[in-house]
Amino acid sequence: MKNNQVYIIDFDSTFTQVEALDELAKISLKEHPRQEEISREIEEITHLAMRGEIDFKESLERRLNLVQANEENIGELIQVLKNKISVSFARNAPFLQEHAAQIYIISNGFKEFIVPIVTAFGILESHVYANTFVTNDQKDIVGFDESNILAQNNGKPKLLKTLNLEGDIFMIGDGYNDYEVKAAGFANKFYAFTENVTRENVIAQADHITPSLDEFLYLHHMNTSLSYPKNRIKALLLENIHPSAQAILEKEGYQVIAHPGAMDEEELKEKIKDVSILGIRSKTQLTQEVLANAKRLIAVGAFCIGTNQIDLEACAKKGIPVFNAPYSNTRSVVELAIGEMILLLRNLPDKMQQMHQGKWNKSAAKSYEIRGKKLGIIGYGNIGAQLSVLAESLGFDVYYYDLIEKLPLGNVTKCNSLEELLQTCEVISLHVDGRPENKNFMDEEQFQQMQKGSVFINLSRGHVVNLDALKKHLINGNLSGAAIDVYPVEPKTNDEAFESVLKGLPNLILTPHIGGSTLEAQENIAQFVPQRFIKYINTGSTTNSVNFPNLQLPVLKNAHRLIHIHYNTPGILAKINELLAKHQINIDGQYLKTNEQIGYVITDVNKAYEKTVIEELKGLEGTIRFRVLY
Ligand SMILES: NC(=O)c1ccc[n+]([C@@H]2O[C@H](COP(=O)([O-])OP(=O)(O)OC[C@H]3O[C@@H](n4cnc5c(N)ncnc54)[C@H](O)[C@@H]3O)[C@@H](O)[C@H]2O)c1
Ligand SMILES: O=C(O)CC[C@@H](O)C(=O)O
Repeated sequence: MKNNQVYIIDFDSTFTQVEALDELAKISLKEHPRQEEISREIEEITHLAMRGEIDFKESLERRLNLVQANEENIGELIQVLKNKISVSFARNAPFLQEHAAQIYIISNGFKEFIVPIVTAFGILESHVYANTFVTNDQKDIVGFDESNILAQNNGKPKLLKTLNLEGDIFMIGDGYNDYEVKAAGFANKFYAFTENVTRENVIAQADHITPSLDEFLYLHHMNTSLSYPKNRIKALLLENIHPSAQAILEKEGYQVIAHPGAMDEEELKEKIKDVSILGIRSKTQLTQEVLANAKRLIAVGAFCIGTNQIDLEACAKKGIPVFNAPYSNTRSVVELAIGEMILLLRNLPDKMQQMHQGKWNKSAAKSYEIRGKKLGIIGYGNIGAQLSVLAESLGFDVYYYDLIEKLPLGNVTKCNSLEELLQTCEVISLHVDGRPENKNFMDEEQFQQMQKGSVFINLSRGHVVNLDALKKHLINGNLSGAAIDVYPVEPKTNDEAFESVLKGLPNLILTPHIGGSTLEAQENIAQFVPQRFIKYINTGSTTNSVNFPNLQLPVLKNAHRLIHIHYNTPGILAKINELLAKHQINIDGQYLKTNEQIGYVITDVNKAYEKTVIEELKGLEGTIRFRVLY
């Protein structure tokens, strides 16, 4: 509590999200045939005045003239304003209540609607300075009290002069007239409030730009509703992630920078320094070296399925959960695989190329139906299993092989070895994950085991196939065709050339890692991953994290949530609880989960606790990261 501080807060577009006179016009002109046109005119006059481009008094006169309101409209306006309290003001209601004696609302708006709104937050009526309406016998609003100092040009500084306030005076507002208070020497600092509206000439004059009240409170160590202002959370999205992700994160209040391509290690090492959230797809390598520079990183999102491009263990050891979108593009991959099987069995890649060269080759040679053919799926995970269901419905006789025991769907037949599957099936589709041990999983020996004339599809990861071996078997005719979507080395952006030993081979479909690249899938992913970030940041929930113990947590109510991430060594939970007991802190709820590397403990405690507890918890041996949610 800083007793020597005084907080002067503007009302329109600061305390509330809107300009009240604009809202009043919408009510009073509801039935007017030119309602929209007049409303636009009123808004434009408001902006001109707020930017300091016309006299305030003139703007007030002109607007009231246009509004044509009656006293009876005020009640409705108050209801509208109640629902338009600025989000960060509503969130920080306890601050307003606790510091009421130090808060003044100084506005060029009107007391008739300001007082009922702000006093509901505990603000004193005697601390509200604003204009008042003048009405006629029919209760029409015909003007304003011109003797009120706030009705004059430069009214706010003039009023402050008469108030003679003492202490450090902080002015928070969105308009040029709020800055004028500081310019006239009646406030120590001017905070340009940009949660609802940003005016370039106003922010140019600000001591601090505060995108929310949280930011102001954080700067003054008075934050009570959010541990960290959201506007300070910077997200970097690489690799052309669908724009919905940016929109969702911005709506949550984060700063977002989107970049179309991947970044190499050196560039990312530099760019990651002030990033809290990183979103990537399959090209960006998130290595230990990059992570060493990621001092502010809170969470990572793979906006795809595969996470082999990320050093998951290094992230866990730094207390950074990694999320992915495990099902969002599954269907897209399956559809492409099926399409490619049909094309390859009809020898279409060659036939299509011949047509472009003017060659008419009407023949059934090397063309087959898929019906009744044996399809072998390697890796019966999400994609493999869904492929088996669709392929079976098209008439394939489906076999699968997986390292671990899986539920066979439909009439699919399990193979007990890779060799058995390769020898049995004439279409082989690879859907293993990209773990390092799978490097060159399909090599010379495996291609030799395949039936003569069979086809091979890889839509999983590039390094799992030895491309020299594949090339050899395509050239010697052991394989009659193949479709490859992923490569050991892939261009970082669409501007880089594609190089591969496979270029120019017969009956070979080459695609640029687009198995999951449908608009539906990319949009699904862009909806899914940001929600994981938001849940993690707001509640600590780690559902769908691929390197963190998965904890789904209830929303925090009237408590503090202590989030402790530690190395998985025995006894830490006991030490946390001993510490809390020593400080007589009541535990409302506790959740713990561990994996091989780390332990994740969430403790909800009742509101009151001494700050020293936090320091002691942070100091516990084995602690990786600690944060508090209010
Ligand atoms: N081309 C694309 O655009 C695209 C799109 C999405 C996913 N993918 C890739 O597709 C692959 C499969 O995705 P998913 O969602 O089905 O993954 P998943 O984790 O659900 O399934 C992978 C399966 O492979 C099995 N497996 C791993 N190594 C194996 C081995 N050596 N032998 C036998 N089985 C093995 C696992 O046990 C698991 O069942 C992943 O590599 C993913 O990165 C590519
Ligand atoms: O979109 C990407 O870059 C990767 C797509 C795919 O390989 C995945 O892992 O989901």
